Amino acid sequence: MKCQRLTAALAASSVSSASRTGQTALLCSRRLQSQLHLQSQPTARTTRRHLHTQQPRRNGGASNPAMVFPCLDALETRSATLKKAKKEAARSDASGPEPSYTAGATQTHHSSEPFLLDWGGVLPEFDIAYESWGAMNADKSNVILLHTGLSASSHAHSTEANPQPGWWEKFIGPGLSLDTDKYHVICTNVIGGCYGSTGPSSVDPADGQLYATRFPILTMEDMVRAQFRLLDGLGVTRLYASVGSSMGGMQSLAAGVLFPDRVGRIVSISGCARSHPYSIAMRHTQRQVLMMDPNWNRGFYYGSVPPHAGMKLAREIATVTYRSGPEWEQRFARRRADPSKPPALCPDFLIETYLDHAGEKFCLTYDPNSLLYVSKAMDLFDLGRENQQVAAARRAERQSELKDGVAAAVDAPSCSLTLPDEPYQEQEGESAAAAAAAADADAGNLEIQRGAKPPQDLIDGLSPLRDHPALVMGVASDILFPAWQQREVAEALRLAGNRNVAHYELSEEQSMFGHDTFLLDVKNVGGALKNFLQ
Ligand SMILES: N[C@@H](CCO)C(=O)O
Repeated sequence: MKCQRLTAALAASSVSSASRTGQTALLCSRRLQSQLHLQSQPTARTTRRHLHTQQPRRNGGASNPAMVFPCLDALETRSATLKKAKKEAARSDASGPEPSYTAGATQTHHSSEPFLLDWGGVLPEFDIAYESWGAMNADKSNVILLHTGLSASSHAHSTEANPQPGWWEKFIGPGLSLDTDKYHVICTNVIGGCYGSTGPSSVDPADGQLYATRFPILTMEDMVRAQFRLLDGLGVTRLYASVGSSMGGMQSLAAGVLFPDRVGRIVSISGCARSHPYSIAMRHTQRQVLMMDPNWNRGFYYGSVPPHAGMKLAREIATVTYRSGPEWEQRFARRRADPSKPPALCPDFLIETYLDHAGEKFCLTYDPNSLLYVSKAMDLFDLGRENQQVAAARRAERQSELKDGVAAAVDAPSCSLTLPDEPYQEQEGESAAAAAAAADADAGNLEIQRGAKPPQDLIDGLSPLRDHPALVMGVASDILFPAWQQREVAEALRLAGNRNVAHYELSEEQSMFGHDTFLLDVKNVGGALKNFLQ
């Protein structure tokens, strides 16, 4: 089941219509809740429960009435609605596969050669979904590969087949940053994703069942190798440029490191060369929240109610990391949705209704297992030389194990991590040590701010890019991929011998949109990109 199938389930409920209206978060949230209550037809049991939860409980001698929780009621109603929609779908097509919904029309490259992944897993075959804009020239030398952020599909720009605006609609086109008068721009959905490329919601050809969490662990490098299989299929031997933001900024660097002879230029916007602990921590919390949703069912939720509540909360956490405090100060300040009402434990402040809305929009449009795999791949990202060498050795070993054929893949190493016998213990003096370490780290970050040397391991790891013109951009208000990470990339490239590195950092005055600036700032981000590519 693809993520679009979740959307179809949603379409059967009233949620999607509410989410698609583009109204304010508050209106959407309220309309959503009222629609859910008015239009859904819960069973007698859920009706009873709702009557019970909707009314303040006036339990005899209590001093005050119990709170009501319309936000939780809405989640319960959605579960009931989805369950009902699934049952109806099952009745109408009890034996056939679920219909294939897509984010729109995409092209698909099918690779029938087995695909070995960095951590030992194998895909016996895979699809990669892609879209493209602008004409490819005769010698195929004008191709730009555009890499996506975590949750985007290949639909970066509208196409004839899918006129919906894409996620970089204003950056791609004749005369724009990615100038389609000059370049042929290709964007793919990553493997592990859910917009047409093979991922956990795809069928494992070995047994005809959906992969779910039998899908192997992925890396950024795996995603990039899959993209180059597509380029092979298209006969593109060398890219004019590899361009990406956020996770795409990671991939853009990885493409150059893995295939230095096949990439002309590198653009990495709000990306990094290795994930740092804060970003790993933020993605960890999203995964944990999602996995704690009982509907996640260890990944085997396809065909039943998806873990929409966990997804919603995960997206709310993610949204906190994508934007910035200054933006919200200006946009929402301390305003409440309805100051005439008493405070509520459900969304109440405008910022809460905004997060609620962000969660609503996402929770049934993206496959939860894809979120787990793709975000884990981001955590694992490290272009340091040591990590590259260890990965290469592991691949070589696995390759030789697999010489006997793909069937051996079932013996692929699987995770045997156990929790430590003892819970994490704080050591005596740890606070002092931590403070000292933090001071050292701060000093290290300050050094990077001052242009001092990044770790030698990273300089060595990026050395395959020493001859590639590179554009590295960061945003001061980004808390997820902070600006010091792009400084680190730019400096490591220079120290690796690259004399053609352009580094820009947008100040808080230039952009307060945090990490998501790359999606919004056509003038600064798009302008620098256009200049660089000319
Ligand atoms: N908002 C972006 C940021 C991460 O790239 C996304 O969800 O993909």
